[in-house]
Amino acid sequence: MALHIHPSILAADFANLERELQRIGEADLVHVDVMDNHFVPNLTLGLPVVERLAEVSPLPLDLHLMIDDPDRWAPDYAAAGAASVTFHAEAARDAVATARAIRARGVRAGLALKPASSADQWLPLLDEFDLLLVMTVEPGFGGQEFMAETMPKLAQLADAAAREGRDLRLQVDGGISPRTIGIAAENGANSFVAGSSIFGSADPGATIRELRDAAQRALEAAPQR
Ligand SMILES: O=C(CO)[C@H](O)[C@H](O)COP(=O)(O)O
Ligand SMILES: [Fe+2]
Repeated sequence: MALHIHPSILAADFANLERELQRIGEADLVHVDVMDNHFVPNLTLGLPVVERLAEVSPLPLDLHLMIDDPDRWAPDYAAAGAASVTFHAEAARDAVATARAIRARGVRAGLALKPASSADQWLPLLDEFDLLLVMTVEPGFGGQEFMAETMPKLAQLADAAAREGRDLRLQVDGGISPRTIGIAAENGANSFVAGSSIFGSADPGATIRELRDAAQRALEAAPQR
């Protein structure tokens, strides 16, 4: 699986999103954090903004839904023009049915786990998802410190995917920088979300290259799964 870098527009200038998208052309997808002020104590943007972003973005959209009742809303986000829709296991009533509804719209389905959530119950169900997101901070805000204690869960998912020969996207989100990305790559991540480290950089393109190189170096130095 190739490594993918996803700048999070949570750290972008919300008054100039179209212009901000032009600064990250070297990335693979753009990560869009949808927060409802219920599942997390923060509010960002919703369907109408996602629909417009899908129209103007040169990069495919990777949606991260931090909302209550994803069973109700995720299919609408999938229909809004995203490449992938990830919702939280802690918020879903029927995660498998929700993933199937996303896939039925031709969109990749992702399942996100908060730092304290176990992956155990999902290991037999990996086939139902295209992406597993291991949150490396408490969801809700950008600019937080990377939580290395989430790495055993990431490695557990990576080992399970390797045993099954699954080409699963394993994403990390929160506190990813040139300093921390290697640890995540060693533990099996292949999809990296970074907000403040990319949009806070004077040269986002150079930071994207730096992140990609650091992840690649760590992956090459790590033992094969
Ligand atoms: O989902 C998120 C927060 O809940 C964001 O995607 C994440 O925080 C990215 O920001 P940073 O790289 O600054 O930590
Ligand atoms: Fe996110």
